[in-house]
Amino acid sequence: MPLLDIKNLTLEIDTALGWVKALDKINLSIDSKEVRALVGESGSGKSLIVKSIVGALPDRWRVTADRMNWKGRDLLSMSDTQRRNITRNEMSVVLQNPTTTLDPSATLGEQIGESIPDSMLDKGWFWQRRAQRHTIAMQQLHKVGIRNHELCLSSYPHQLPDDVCQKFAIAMALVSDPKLLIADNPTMGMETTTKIQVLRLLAKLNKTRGLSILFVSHDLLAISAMADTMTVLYCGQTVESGRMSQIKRRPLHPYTQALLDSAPSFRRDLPPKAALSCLEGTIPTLQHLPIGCRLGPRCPRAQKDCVKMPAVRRIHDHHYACHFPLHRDKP
Ligand SMILES: Nc1ncnc2c1ncn2[C@@H]1O[C@H](COP(=O)(O)OP(=O)(O)OP(=O)(O)O)[C@@H](O)[C@H]1O
Repeated sequence: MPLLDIKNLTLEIDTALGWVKALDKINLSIDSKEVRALVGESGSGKSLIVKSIVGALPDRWRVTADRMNWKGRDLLSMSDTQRRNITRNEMSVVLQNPTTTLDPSATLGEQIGESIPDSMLDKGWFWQRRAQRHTIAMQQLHKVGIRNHELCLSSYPHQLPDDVCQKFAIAMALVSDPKLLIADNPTMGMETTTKIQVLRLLAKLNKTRGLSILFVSHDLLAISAMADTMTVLYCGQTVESGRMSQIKRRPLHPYTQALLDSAPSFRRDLPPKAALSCLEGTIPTLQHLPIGCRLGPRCPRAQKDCVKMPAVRRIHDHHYACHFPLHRDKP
């Protein structure tokens, strides 16, 4: 049984022009020990999926799904308390901007201390438990590569550089020993050496502790090094998903092909200083969604049938939603 199993997740949000489907029939599953990449250009709905999973959406928005299970339990029918317990103890989230997730009015020591569950502490007097919290926090900071733990724990978020705050946010997310880490662009804005350090740390946690990771990122090179599987989103719809190696070798959806072509590291045949290819146009706003396949107006393979929504088709564990997929033309 997958840890997280989502089938046909739809999210409707109210805009000035009425209700729009920001997420349309999203499928996503994560097994134990799996690293799944979630990719798509800006505005494709990655963060909305993350927020739907952790239940951090405004109450007035409509979330429906045929299935949205955590370890076989339906997340959508749970009470707020049950859901909070899961997001506190079993899955953790690291968002792309640490300054928005950390409390500006508390020191980092206070913040990580609060996120250490009581179950991790031995019984004892309050000062003994305080010392234990400090030791656990210190060990956690060392694991993510923060050496000067005293300075870090006594500082407020604005007193430290962003990359240290981001490493701290990762340490805090891992302190409850979660089964699933949802990392939403965790290395955005980091310099290369720090980025490599964080990616290595996540890969190590996956290998040694069996941590499952939903890795949301624009960084295809990092993704291809880390992920076992990949889900590609376009404009709130799942366009392709499957094993990373398979999709990299033989993408079936034109959008996936365009994403891979736009990353220099995936183009072995690219001459020096050659222009990178990219799709014409931009992702439509939610208020002006095309009917049928949402990629239609930008798709180099679009034909008349694309005004109808393509069904999800499957070849073994490779899923795609396209009327005219690549590599599938009949001779
Ligand atoms: N609170 C909101 N109110 C209205 N529309 C929203 C809201 N949050 C997101 N959206 C819209 O939903 C769509 C998906 O947004 P989302 O933030 O999930 O994209 P994303 O793929 O995570 O982008 P990025 O990679 O830039 O973070 C966008 O069109 C965005 O404008």
